[in-house]
Amino acid sequence: MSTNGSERDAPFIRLENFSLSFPVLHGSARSLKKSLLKSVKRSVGRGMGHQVGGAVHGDDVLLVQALDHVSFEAGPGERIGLIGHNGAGKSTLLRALAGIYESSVGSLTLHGETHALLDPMAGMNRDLTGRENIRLFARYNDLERVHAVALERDVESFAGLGAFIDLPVRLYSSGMAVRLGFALATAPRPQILLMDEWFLAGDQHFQDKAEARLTDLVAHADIMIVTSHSMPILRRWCTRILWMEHGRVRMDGPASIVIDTYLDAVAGETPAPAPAEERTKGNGSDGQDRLTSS
Ligand SMILES: Nc1ncnc2c1ncn2[C@@H]1O[C@H](COP(=O)(O)OP(=O)(O)OP(=O)(O)O)[C@@H](O)[C@H]1O
Repeated sequence: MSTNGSERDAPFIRLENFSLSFPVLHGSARSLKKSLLKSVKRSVGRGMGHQVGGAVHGDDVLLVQALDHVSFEAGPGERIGLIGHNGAGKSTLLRALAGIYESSVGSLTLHGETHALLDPMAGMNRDLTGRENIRLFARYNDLERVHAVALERDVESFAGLGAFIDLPVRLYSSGMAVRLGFALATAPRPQILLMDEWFLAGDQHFQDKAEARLTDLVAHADIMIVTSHSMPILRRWCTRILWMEHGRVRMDGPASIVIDTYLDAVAGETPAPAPAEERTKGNGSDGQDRLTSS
């Protein structure tokens, strides 16, 4: 794997046959492993509604295959949404791109300053006040005084917490904590922006404000990758969708086409594209359906 975040020229992401599995049980728990394998086997073939999790395999060590030979490239201007069933591998893929998970199987080349919005409370000290957390963030990011003051004003005004900004974060409701975490996390202006769907939390008024701020953030980012179960949001935000299924990219193409195909498959109205091994004429040797937007 190679990453490079030091230069401000055209960013890109290239993932080639990237695989990642989590060891979850060892040989001493064979009976539990067998029952888990049995239940996974039972669920396979029941249709989209029952699909959950990555493939499970292994003898002495039970492995959950979270990502299975994932390949794609992304360049400037691309706003990519990740969709798929629970456990399809969307969050794992985001975390791999963020450098949280590494793998020796396949390769990841990522060029550009990257910022990941994965957890609204990341780096937040709950015993400190909102304002103290903002100052901590500024110090951690080595901001000059003038920028630190601007950050504090910006985050305080955006979060709209009133007097709560000077109370400890542990007293905040989850929505209030998200407001502060979101305001802080969206302060940097990265070239590559990775977002988990938590940013959609909060009341409708906050979502509208959040969307306006994200629009600005995205306008500054060259590449955005977001995971969400909200199709309206993905239709609005994304130009391209990767449909993940059991750790693989099932379909990759323009947002409206992939979302429509996915929804049809979920509803069982039309058959989903056949897996690679069932196709006689595939679009690629790696089992991915690719569509072009032109
Ligand atoms: N830390 C972990 N340890 C063990 N297994 C994990 C871990 N993280 C993820 N997995 C497994 O990897 C697979 C993919 O999980 P992931 O969280 O990427 O799915 P997802 O598509 O984001 O799902 P959801 O839509 O439910 O958030 C799942 O089978 C999950 O159980």
